[in-house]
Amino acid sequence: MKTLLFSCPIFTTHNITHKAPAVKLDFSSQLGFSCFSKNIKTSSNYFKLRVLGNNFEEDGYSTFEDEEKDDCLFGAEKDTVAELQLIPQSGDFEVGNSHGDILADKLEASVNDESIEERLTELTYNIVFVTSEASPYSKTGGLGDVCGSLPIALAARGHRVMVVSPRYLHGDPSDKKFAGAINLDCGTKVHCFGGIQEVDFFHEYRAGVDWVFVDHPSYHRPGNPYGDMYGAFGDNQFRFTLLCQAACEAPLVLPLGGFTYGEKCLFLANDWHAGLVPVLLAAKYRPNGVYKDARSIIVIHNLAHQGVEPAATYRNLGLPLEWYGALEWVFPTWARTHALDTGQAVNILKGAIVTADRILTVSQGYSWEITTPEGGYGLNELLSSRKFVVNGITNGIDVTEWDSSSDEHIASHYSINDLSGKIECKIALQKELGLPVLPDCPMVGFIGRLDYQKGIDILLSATPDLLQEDVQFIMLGSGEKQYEEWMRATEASFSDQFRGWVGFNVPISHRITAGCDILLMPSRFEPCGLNQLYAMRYGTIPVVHGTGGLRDTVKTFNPFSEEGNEGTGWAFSPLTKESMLDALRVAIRIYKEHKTSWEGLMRRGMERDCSWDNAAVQYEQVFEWAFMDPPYVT
Ligand SMILES: Nc1ncnc2c1ncn2[C@@H]1O[C@H](COP(=O)(O)OP(=O)(O)O[C@H]2O[C@H](CO)[C@@H](O)[C@H](O)[C@H]2O)[C@@H](O)[C@H]1O
Repeated sequence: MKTLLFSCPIFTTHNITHKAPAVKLDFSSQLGFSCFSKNIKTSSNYFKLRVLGNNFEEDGYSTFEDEEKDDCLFGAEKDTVAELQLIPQSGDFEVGNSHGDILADKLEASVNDESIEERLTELTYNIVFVTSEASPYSKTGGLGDVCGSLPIALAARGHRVMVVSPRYLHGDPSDKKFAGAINLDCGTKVHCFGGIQEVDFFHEYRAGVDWVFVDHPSYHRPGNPYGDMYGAFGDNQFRFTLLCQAACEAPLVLPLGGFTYGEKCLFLANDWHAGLVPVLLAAKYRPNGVYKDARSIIVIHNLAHQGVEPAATYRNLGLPLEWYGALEWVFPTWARTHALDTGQAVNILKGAIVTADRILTVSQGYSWEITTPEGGYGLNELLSSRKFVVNGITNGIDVTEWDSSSDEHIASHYSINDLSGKIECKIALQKELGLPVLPDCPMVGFIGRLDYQKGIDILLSATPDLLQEDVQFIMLGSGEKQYEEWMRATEASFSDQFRGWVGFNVPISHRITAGCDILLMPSRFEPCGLNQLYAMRYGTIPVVHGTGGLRDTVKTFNPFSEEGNEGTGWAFSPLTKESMLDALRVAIRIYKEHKTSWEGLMRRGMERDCSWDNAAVQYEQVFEWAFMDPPYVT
């Protein structure tokens, strides 16, 4: 059985594997096409795909049968999929065992019905995640969630996966999370910041993944991974340079399970903290003949944070001087602080975008937004220039941690087959927070960082109006002091309706997600967003600003749709107090007056497949593309 890899300049695709006699193409997928199989082997074969005509089937799938033909036509009347050809090159086409009947069955099934086993890839990689946080060891937000669960999903699919992150010790009970990690006695020395820095590596093998923790005294201090009550740490550039330098050494020096990962590995560098990894491969290792077969992908979870520091700090990074241009960043005049400020800086995320083999974001919508002036944070033109290697893959979630039928944090368990426990969760939450116990009162929740990104200013201005309604409103979050103070003051003024929990508390976040009826996310921008996914899985209806990943994942409820009721929540736009309140009022009214519709909303959300399995298949496709091309910077 051969793999028929699909490469196309216009589309991003999944694997297309040819199991005779037909291939399924899914035009409804966000990625354009998605086809599946487990019969995958590497090959340099390419298919071209031509889509002509208008015999596109109503259910969104089109098939073709071509075994003998080398030019297969099938069609869909869809602007964007014209004039591609699917043509196996001679000698490259091979039909395996007779799977025709299986495939015929599959044609009836939807993408989500494919069993994981059938999608397991035979192409496996040595994958090295580099990240500043990985749950449960460290987490301040969604990055920790993703880097704590995607590696496990990829390992379960047969890849060898290592996650490299710092060994933070805060001198509090959270330090226990690292108790299972042992010192490998394989410390290494890295050259940066004007000297030799010694780091140690700790290791824990858990859930099929090598969790590697870089140890250095600069990771041992109170606070969180990035700062403390006085603000961000002043030496974060140093701390994350160490992380990147150490992560580049890890596959070469750590004999995990007896063997190193070796040079042919794939680095997944997450956000700016890991952004030096692709730069180091290009500037330090490859010129010395190391990592010539490795590839790197920069995964952008949030473009707003880029790791920008004064230009003079470039010398500290351990990079050759001639590579300065890769990180060079000049602030526009209006952003300079004084008349003599030349705006010269280094931007680590920019360096990663310039040198990585591929660029990934955490939703399709966001992958487009970052190429626009509004969403590009100054990097839009650079990202546009590399748009052929930019893809967006919507995050999955850890469906074991977030499972209302077994969640250890919530008062009562429930599932799509028996929703009765949800009201128990609501009552328990009202009791826990000292709110009047009113099972029928719609309860709105918010969980997240209290900052500009999350639209907290809109929320703040709308709250007095919202509390005119018969609702209870609960907020959990920490961040800017002014908003924390506002939460406390609002709780004092509306003690029967409002609770503001200041802090970071995972068990409470589960209880709010389970107990509330509505989850509010007025994010100004949202690369993906995880809370709306958790909410839907818990039968809690998201009301979100239609941006980025929120727009991709929340479908606005339409009671008048031709197919009958559809939608999983409300995605309002524009981001104004008025449009948010309108959406909330509609949601509250449906909750109170149309119980059947509300239950339909709950069920559709709970039925959504938001596991990592779908996303992992898409990641694998991007991995294949990364290795199909030579390194971007050799
Ligand atoms: N006070 C608190 N107590 C307990 N838990 C709290 C909390 N505040 C937040 N959380 C938790 O932190 C996570 C936040 O994840 P998000 O994806 O919503 O946002 P974040 O902006 O951090 O992530 C960035 O990266 C992720 C991952 O790619 C993208 O989804 C997102 O759009 C992007 O901004 C959730 O698990 C949430 O429950």
